[in-house]
Amino acid sequence: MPDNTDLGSAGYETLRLQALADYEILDTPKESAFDEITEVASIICEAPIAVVNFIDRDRQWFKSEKGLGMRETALDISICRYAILQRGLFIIPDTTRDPRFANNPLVTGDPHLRFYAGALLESRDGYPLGTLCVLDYRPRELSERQRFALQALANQVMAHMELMHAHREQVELVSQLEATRKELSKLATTDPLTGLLNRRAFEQRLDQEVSLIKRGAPPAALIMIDLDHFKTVNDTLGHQAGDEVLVRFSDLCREAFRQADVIGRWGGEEFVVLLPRSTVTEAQHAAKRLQELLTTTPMLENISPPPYITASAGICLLTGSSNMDECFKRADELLYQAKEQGRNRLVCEP
Ligand SMILES: Nc1nc2c(ncn2[C@@H]2O[C@H](COP(=O)(O)OP(=O)(O)OP(=O)(O)O)[C@@H](O)[C@H]2O)c(=O)[nH]1
Repeated sequence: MPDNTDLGSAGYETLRLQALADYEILDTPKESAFDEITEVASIICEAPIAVVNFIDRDRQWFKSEKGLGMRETALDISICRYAILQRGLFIIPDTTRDPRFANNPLVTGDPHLRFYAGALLESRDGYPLGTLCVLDYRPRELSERQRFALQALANQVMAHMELMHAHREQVELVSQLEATRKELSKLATTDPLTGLLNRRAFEQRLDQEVSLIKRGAPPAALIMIDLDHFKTVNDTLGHQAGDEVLVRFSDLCREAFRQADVIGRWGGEEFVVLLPRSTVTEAQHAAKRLQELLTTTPMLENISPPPYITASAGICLLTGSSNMDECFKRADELLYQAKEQGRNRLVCEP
């Protein structure tokens, strides 16, 4: 037992109850591992009653009991609460001869307990949590071998509880690791400003799509988009405002394209969209939807006059004979043509 605390004090009792709570054993269902231990304790000690008992704040609660027929009693009639005040075994050969228990209703009435022997269940930090105890209807003693066995079985109760505790901690750790892995994977694939896929993740997704098309999936479309005169936004409104515009533009992309479409930030003010199972004409319609949203949506709030932007795009088809680098190159060339032709336009692969 921890020796720097005053046994029986409120502070010590709080720590003891905390130690008990850490095992998360109270009010759990019956378990065969504990029931087998009470059965063996009863057999070895030749006692009709055996109990794995924990002393809670205001009750004693039985994880396992043989021959008693109840799961808990009030604390003030508990014999075990005395047992946890000392180390080792606590033995009352005849309860009627002990002034602490002679008037106990469990002694004077049903089940008329006359003999008690309890071995301490001690937490890993040395806090007394309860007992493994055996009881009888007649006054008696335990032999030396029975005493040894009772304490050994009590140690097994605690060893099992430690294993259960370690198992719970392991499960918790594994779930934390899984959450961290997911978070890291999200960080590794996401553009921090816009929340869209970053360039590397988009390339991987496009590579997968090309493989699927090679194995017979329908062709897909690729759109490369570049905001027009974005430098002016930064120069006139500041870099922070430029960032907000990029975020707003990303939201409009999410609105304009289908759930199944994959949107990525290619870098700076350049974006890419993969439209699985789509033709160039379908991609063109989606890109037009985006352009319409841009004409009706001010890119920043509380600024007069409200700032609007336009975007240019190149659109090409991904087929089974496509090579990823060539696809990006083609889309980029089409985008360049859109810029050359005066911006705010879409140029599609013929
Ligand atoms: N605020 C902000 N600006 C960025 C970011 N990435 C790139 N830029 C800016 O985007 C601007 C791109 O400028 P340019 O390449 O000249 O292109 P543009 O002004 O959009 O002109 P065109 O593409 O020819 O229509 C530069 O001013 C970059 O600093 C970013 O993450 N945040």
